[in-house]
Amino acid sequence: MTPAPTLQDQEKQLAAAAALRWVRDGMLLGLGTGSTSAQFIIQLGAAVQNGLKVQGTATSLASEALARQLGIPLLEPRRGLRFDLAVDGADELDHQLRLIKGGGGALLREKTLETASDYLLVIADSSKLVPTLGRFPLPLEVVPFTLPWVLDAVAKLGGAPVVRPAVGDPSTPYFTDQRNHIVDCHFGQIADPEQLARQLEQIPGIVEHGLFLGLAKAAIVIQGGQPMVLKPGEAARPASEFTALP
Ligand SMILES: O=C[C@H](O)[C@H](O)[C@H](O)COP(=O)(O)O
Repeated sequence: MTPAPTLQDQEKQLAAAAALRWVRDGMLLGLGTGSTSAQFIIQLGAAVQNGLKVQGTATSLASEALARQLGIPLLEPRRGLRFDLAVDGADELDHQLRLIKGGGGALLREKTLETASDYLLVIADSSKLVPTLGRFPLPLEVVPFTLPWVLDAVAKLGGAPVVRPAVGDPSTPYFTDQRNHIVDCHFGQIADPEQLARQLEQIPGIVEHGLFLGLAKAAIVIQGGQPMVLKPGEAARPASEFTALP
């Protein structure tokens, strides 16, 4: 028997449905990764079955498999490919729409496609919005050979690094879609995400970090049971007030 959806599942479905209202025929889409993005891909798949004409590229092998199974036309990476819209979840977001991502290990492909998108729309349940980033451990994607030195360097920055174990097997490390490892860092509250990002970008072996800064144009976050649109520096407004991308 399928378990009944939790309140959090329902919020994810609601945020995904609100995002889908702004998808138009002809759009090229970046498809995110994680449980919230999966809700969006499932609803997008249903819309495609009903005649919506879009194409997309997925940010992980898991999302690609889901999109393919639902009949969403997929585009291979190629030079010059840009997306009208990327829709993705986040592990945390603050009111400036700075994000922590990578809880599902997909940060590298996510940051790549979302940097190549004209518009990144974040979709999130109510638990994801925080006053200050850092409660969620910050993921880093790390080349396996470089791991010991990356751990030393991150420890020096105060990040209390932990190599992520494989799902269901704590004795082996997790591997990303690129066959790299993930290091989860515990910095505590991140007072200056931009400065931390610059410091991490100096460490050889870190392929990408999970701080997504200045990328998200808007977020749909469920607040009081309603999808609300957040934009940096603006008061939250009900998603129903917008007829197109906010
Ligand atoms: O690597 C995974 C991604 O960054 C996800 O977008 C993030 O972990 C949020 O996932 P979920 O929607 O399952 O909370």
